Amino acid sequence: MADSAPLPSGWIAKTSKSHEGRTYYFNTVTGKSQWDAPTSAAVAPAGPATVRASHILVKHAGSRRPASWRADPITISKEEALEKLAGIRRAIVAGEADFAEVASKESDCSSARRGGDLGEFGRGQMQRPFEEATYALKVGELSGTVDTDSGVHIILRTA
Ligand SMILES: O=C(N[C@H](Cc1nc2ccccc2[nH]1)C(=O)O)c1cc2ccccc2s1
Repeated sequence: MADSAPLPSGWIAKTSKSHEGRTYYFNTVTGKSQWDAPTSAAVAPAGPATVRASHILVKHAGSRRPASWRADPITISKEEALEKLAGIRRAIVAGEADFAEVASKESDCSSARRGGDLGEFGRGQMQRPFEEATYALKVGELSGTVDTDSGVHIILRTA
């Protein structure tokens, strides 16, 4: 009989007390349980415990809180916000604008006063699309536009 394949790291096999001793699988990192044996593809790369990033947020009428230190209320459409952010990103990539300087003037997040710096954060602290985009960046890399309930962002991973 072939040995069952070793489980991806973080997973253990357990015996269910409530289902006639059926084997289930428990992830000791995420706390997730499942009946099917996890495959290595199922284990998302955890990456570093914390990352650090700065961002520029452009809010729009559909933002969760359409107001900021810059404007109250914020009435531009999401399309207009994306156009504004694309222009900002082009200027930064072309070396015509400094990220922190632009963030301090244009970002609708209160982190604008810190040049967009959010400090360090780990998984589970920021809205998921923002977290995933940041963890996918290399240190020093600038993201494309990232959509969250707060608005549209570009993210610079700094650590
Ligand atoms: O959630 C914040 N600010 C919101 C806007 C916002 N929404 C975000 C969603 C993901 C990452 C950063 C985000 N900033 C606001 O001002 O309406 C934060 C501000 C600051 C300031 C310093 C450090 C962390 C944070 S997180």
